[in-house]
Amino acid sequence: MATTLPRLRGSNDPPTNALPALPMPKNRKSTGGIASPTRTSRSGLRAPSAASLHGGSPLSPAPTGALPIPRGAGVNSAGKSIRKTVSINSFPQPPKRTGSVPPSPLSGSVTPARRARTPQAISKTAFQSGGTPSFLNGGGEGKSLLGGAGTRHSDGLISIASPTQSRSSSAQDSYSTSATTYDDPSEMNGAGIKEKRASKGLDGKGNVLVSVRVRPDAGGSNGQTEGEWMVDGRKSLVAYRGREGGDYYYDNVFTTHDDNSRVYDHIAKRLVRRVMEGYHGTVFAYGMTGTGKTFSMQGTASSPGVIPLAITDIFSYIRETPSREFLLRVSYLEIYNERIHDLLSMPTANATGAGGAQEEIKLREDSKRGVYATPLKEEIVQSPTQLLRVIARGDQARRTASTQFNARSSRSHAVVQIVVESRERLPGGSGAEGKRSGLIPGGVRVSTLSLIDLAGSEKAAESKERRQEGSHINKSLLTLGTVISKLSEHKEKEGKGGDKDGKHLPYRDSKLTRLLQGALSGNSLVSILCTIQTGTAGSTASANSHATETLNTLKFASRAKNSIVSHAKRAEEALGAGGEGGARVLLERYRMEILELRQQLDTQAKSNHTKAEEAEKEKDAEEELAREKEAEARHEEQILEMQLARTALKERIDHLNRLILSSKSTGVNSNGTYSALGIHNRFSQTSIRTSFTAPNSLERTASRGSSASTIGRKSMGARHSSGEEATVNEEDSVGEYGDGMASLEAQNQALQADLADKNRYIATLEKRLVQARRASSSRTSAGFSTPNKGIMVGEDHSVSALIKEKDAEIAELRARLDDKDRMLTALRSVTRSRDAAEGLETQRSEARSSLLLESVSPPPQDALPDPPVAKTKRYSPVRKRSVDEMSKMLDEMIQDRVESGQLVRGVRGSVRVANDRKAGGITDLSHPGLELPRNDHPAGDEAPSLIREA
Ligand SMILES: Nc1ncnc2c1ncn2[C@@H]1O[C@H](COP(=O)(O)OP(=O)(O)OP(=O)(O)O)[C@@H](O)[C@H]1O
Repeated sequence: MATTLPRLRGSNDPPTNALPALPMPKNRKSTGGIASPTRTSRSGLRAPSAASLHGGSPLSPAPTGALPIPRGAGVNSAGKSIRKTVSINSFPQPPKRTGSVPPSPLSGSVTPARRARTPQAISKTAFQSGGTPSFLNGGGEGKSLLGGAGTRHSDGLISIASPTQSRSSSAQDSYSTSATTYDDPSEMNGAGIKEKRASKGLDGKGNVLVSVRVRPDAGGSNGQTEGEWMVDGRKSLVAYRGREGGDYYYDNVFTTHDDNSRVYDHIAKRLVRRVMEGYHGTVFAYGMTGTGKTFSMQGTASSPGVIPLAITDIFSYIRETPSREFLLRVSYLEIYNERIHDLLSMPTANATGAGGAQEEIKLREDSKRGVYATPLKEEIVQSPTQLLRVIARGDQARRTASTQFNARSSRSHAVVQIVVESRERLPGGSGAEGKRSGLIPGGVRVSTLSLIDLAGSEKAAESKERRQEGSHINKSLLTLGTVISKLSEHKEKEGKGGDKDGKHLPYRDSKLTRLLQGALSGNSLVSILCTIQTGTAGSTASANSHATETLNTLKFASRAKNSIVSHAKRAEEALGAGGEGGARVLLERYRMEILELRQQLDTQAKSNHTKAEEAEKEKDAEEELAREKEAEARHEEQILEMQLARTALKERIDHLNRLILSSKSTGVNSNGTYSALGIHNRFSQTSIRTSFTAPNSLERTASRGSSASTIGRKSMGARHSSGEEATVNEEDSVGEYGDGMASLEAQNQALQADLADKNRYIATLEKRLVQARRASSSRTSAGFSTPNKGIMVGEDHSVSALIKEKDAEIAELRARLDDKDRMLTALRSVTRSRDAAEGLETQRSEARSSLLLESVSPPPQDALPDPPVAKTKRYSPVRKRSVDEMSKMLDEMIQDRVESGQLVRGVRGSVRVANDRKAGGITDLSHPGLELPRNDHPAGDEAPSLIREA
């Protein structure tokens, strides 16, 4: 099929220019079949004979005899000239409008302005508007389309500015092409026509307009009289004085001087308005090839035709109707060789000019939509410029070729369909509120404006391709004529117009009639423009041929006028999107979509809200978790502290136990009966008592080392009573030399070890205390830094209690250290005293020895007896005395301290550091009264190191 449907359009893409060029008649590319008109043989084609021209031509399918002549119409030859019976005034009346909108010209009342307009003036106007139509000067009629908004390009094309403006009326011309203000052009049809208006409009005939336009002859005749032809625009009359001649009256007859604007105003303007109001409307141009169908429908840049002017008025109407909102979609198809092609989705032409394959478009019928082509691309348009661009694109894709009578002949029937959807806006507003709520009152009204440029009938053609095209064209036009004839027959029989179901009419015989079924059967307002050419501009044969064709066209027009009965009604408003018809209503579909989207938005907003709440909850839960973790950490800290405290207490217990053992090991002899400290009973007692100020400790020590304590006392008693045994026993525990020095040193060492232990313990406690304080402070700061979280008063209280307890413990231990220090001091003093005593004894021995060497006389009685060697280790009385002295000194010293309040004597004779002294901390150890002067210490004395450790 592609090979038989050559495409010579360069591209189907939309124009890239800023503004589209108005369609130019015959600016389409040739199909390439025939490059130039051929006037040679027509053999092989069905050439209409005289008989066929009379009644059997493609345009006059029925023989003359068989052709029913409607009542009221006539042919001049038989005194039955075809009479115009209806006028455009019968179109449905527009709704009454207030304000600036003038009364409807269809109301029948004639305004003074109209009365003042004379046929002569109109004729003059028509004449002035003919000739060379000028887009800018409007032919002096003030009918310039676009009011100068168009821009003429160097190539002669014009760009139409958007928004399109309505054409304005002028002083000379009382009719206006404005979408809202217009006079009735049909008044210009003359008084004879007016007389007939009274009888029409009731049977629906008024919904059908048939007009004839005479194309100017190439020879330049004025078109008023051309041989046997007489055209009277004022009377809407075409008269032929030749064979089968007669007077043909129509709704409108346009002379060669009438321009496109005037033609549009009279044949389509009102119809377009009705379409905007909800009626279906069809305008089609019918006529022999080259007579001006395309010129009338498309026009030129300087003289736009019906299609661009209709587009102008559509948008003007929309602009001037704020009470409704509109949606426009457009499709463009052609019927070529009985196949339908979508001109808006034509595949890109390949190099050979042949178009690519396109999905076959079929005609379907729907109760709501009627007959429609599918699948067909529809484009939604929002401006006249956009709509013109779309149509210009379709025009470029349309097939044309050169024929005998037209260098750029349309080889297909082209159908532009503009679907108008409209819906009432909310009263008193822009509809914004309604749009927001999605509740628009009323339904959507859908109407269709079909603008059809039929292919021209052609008798014969040389090329096979042209002949094939012509055959299809003629066949479809013949079918159209047949349908119209049968419509007339049917009407005659049934007494009513049309065969709405089409059962008895051959609509299906051609795609064209099938597509026009709705319009022909009365569902639509119809306006038919038949184009003729009266001038011969050639040979007599040519003139005869023309006359025949023209007569056929006139007869077709007459039959159409008398056969087609329209019962067009305003389209029902579709509510909802149910059914195919409803689903096609884009306004409704969009409204539903908007509603749906709005619901989605709401749902999203809700879900966002829920998400936010969930996030909030999650955050709360996280915070709660963090708080719990914090509390857990605190709890762990507390447990740790407790463990530390427990460990500290355990260590203390161990330490105390060790102390006890240490006392045993140092103070108890091998058989466990004597304490080394028992030797210095007083010191021992004191030391024991002062070492363990806590009664428990003392008692415990006493109980565990009962032998030591009791032995201590016992040894003291024994020393005084029996002495010897005690002395022997004492020697076991007084050191290796049995002089008591070892015992003192051992005690010293043991005490120092104890001191070291205690210092370590204190250090441990202090370390833990620091840790506990740190933890406490961090917790407190955390407690303060976290608002509304509260401070763990109970916990802090327990910690502070623990700290206090530890402080007290430390203080106590320090007090014990003090005691130990004092013990050490005392022991050292004792050591020094002993050393001093031993020095004295040595001197005495030496003196005695010298005496013995000088005289072997017995030693004097007052002299001290020499102690036996074995007894050299015994305590001498001097030593004993010195120890006693030292003990006495120590007691005195302690007594001094007690008196001065530095020490407190216990019930059982023990002493301890006064509380205020304890609180003084370790520095109190350096009290002059208790501190051992360093210079007095022998080398290796531990006292300074003890102070340092402390
Ligand atoms: N009323 C008119 N005034 C001036 N020129 C006209 C008029 N009518 C037609 N023409 C010119 O006549 C030529 C043929 O017109 P047009 O192509 O419109 O005829 P047609 O009926 O469409 O032919 P076809 O059926 O072959 O397509 C064009 O060049 C066009 O400009």
